Amino acid sequence: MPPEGDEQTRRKRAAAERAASAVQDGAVVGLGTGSTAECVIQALAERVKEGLRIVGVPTSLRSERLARSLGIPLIDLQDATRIDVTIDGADEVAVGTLDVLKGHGGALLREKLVAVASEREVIVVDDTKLVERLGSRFAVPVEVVPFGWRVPAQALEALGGRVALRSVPPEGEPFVTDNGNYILDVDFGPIANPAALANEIKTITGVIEHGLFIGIAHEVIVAGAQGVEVLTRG
Ligand SMILES: O=C(CO)[C@H](O)[C@H](O)COP(=O)(O)O
Repeated sequence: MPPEGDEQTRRKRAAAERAASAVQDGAVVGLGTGSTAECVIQALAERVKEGLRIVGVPTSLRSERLARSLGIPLIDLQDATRIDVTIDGADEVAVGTLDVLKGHGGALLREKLVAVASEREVIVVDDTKLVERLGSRFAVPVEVVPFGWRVPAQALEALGGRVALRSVPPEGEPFVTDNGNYILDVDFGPIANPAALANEIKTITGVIEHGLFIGIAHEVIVAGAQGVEVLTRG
């Protein structure tokens, strides 16, 4: 991906601030992962300093560290009796359906667990993330157990994907998630039926979760040149 310009960063911040401004006093808030979600955490922290009372449920160790450093009270997912809203970023959003591709930050498992436990899942993006079909620009991240990872990799290739084990430069050792797993980035090209593919991926032994979020997002806040627009799933 080309380096991000100032304008893209400004748009991410605009979408993040819109989402954070709608959070109600007393809310339990899922805190997403990635650069846009970090803008949300910063905006929420500003509101907390001004007196907003919220409790955050982080979706990664990275977001947990940031939120804690900024003074947002936190609770673990297993201790949360409800999550009113989760605000998270995305790698791609399908404009027609609001299905979402996530996980290039490597946090897809915790992100999906928190998302499905939430009353509302709000996705914040700049308009470069909008696509006609998921898979157009990004591979599908698939979290797998490290033991025998080539077994699910072969099954994903049999589904038509080109598989790459995610690695960490410069040495190239495998990237390890917060849950101690590996990520396979699987390039299917533009996906005609993401719901069907999502179901097929879930049946593969060794797969823990994948980055296709089908029917999960309630609202997508998009910032573009013309300002901020809110898309809702009908
Ligand atoms: O899914 C994610 C992390 O697992 C991120 O939300 C996604 O990669 C978008 O990141 P960014 O806001 O930095 O573009």
